[in-house]
Amino acid sequence: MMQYVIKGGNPLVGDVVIGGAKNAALGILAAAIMSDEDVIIENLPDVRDINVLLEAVEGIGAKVFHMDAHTVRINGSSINTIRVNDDFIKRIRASYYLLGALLGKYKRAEVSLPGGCNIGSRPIDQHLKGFRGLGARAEVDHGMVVADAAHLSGGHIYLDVVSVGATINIMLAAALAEGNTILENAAKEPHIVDVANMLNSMGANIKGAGTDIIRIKGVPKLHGTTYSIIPDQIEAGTFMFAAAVTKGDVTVKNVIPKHLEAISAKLIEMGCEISEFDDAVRVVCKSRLKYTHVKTLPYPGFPTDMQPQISVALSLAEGTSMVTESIFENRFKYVDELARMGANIKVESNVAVINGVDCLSGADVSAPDLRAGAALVLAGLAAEGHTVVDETKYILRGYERFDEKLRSLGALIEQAEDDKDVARLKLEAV
Ligand SMILES: CC(=O)N[C@H]1[C@@H](OP(=O)(O)OP(=O)(O)OC[C@H]2O[C@@H](n3ccc(=O)[nH]c3=O)[C@H](O)[C@@H]2O)O[C@H](CO)[C@@H](O)[C@@H]1O
Ligand SMILES: C=C(OP(=O)(O)O)C(=O)O
Repeated sequence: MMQYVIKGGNPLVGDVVIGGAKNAALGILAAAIMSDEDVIIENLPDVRDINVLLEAVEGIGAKVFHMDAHTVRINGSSINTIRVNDDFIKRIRASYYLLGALLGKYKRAEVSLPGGCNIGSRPIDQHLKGFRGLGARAEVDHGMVVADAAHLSGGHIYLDVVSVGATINIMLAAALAEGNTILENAAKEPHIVDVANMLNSMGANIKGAGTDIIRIKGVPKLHGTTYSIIPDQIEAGTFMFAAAVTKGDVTVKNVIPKHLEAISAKLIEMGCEISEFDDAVRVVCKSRLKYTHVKTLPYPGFPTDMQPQISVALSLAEGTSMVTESIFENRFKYVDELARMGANIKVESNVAVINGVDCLSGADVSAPDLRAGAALVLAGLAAEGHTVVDETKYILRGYERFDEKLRSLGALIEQAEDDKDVARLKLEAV
């Protein structure tokens, strides 16, 4: 089992370049199969979830040509089935985007229920409500989600919960429905805007993405395009917090600073200096972090996907902080692992009360999910001595060359294949 061996204590210093946004890329890949012409996608992150979705897209007959590590050409004209049911696709969340894409294009889709990180109950009722609002039948049958429509027509859909996935899925299907769709209480995340921009570049007519009312005028078909994915807000935020917990000085490059405002605001409250450039953000942190309170919220609020990373930073901050997780009920699973490193955190329902400690000490910990895994790596970088993080497969779902990028900033982190390797790396003082 792959593990990271980390020797903490080095301040991270230097520049790091951020890749394309995983959660935008997943919606964009699904959108790409809706055309029968070539779609070229640039700035695609080379991470596991993307590769699983690309394989699924190939599995239903679409042609995928890797032009380089971060560029693919997709052609959906050769799709020969609307049924997606393989073991890997079940494990990722974004498999559900194939529902909206296939339903829009072929008026029928059968996709196994999605997986993704085990961070809460994660229902898909709002996706189904949206498809029904477009005149489709949408049911769950023996672990498969089946959606079909003799005729897909525009509708007026109000989401009961602000859902990123449902917003993107409804945009995908409605792009090729007949007539106008109004989607109210839509999510406003940067990746919603990116998927809408990509669909529009294929000839769709979507207005209002980034606000809570999205208007979609259905078009008969979508054409080819070349589209470059926005930078990953969460990868960027993770490196910003890596700088903060190690008292470092890191310039995070190839970002959209506006997308990072909620993260930057918290780092400033915690005593870091932030400088914004056109497409970069510099984080300098010289003294001990200060406490703050955080509540995760849909965009433009503080992202739930950054909650574990800020909690690690607050576990080292002066004073008592409160972190409220309002999106996913099961996103504090890393707290027990962090306690092994000396953190003082008590979780009551959806609130973590964090009493900052002077230092963390290295320990063997296990990544329970993607962002919690990345957060435990940050804890290891800040801790005294060695930390071993196992279950790194979760981290690879969403971070490309995570250890390599950290090493380029001066972190002492290596991948170990097995326990013998861990022992060797510890002796070599990583
Ligand atoms: C692949 C992807 O992009 N994943 C992101 C996406 O997940 P995902 O799309 O699954 O998250 P949603 O925005 O849909 O979920 C938000 C909230 O709505 C609830 N809900 C959602 C759908 C539904 O039909 N019914 C319902 O009740 C969820 O349980 C959750 O409490 O947005 C989350 C919130 O920013 C991020 O943490 C994930 O990284
Ligand atoms: C929770 C995440 O992903 P997913 O929704 O795919 O599980 C994430 O990207 O942090």
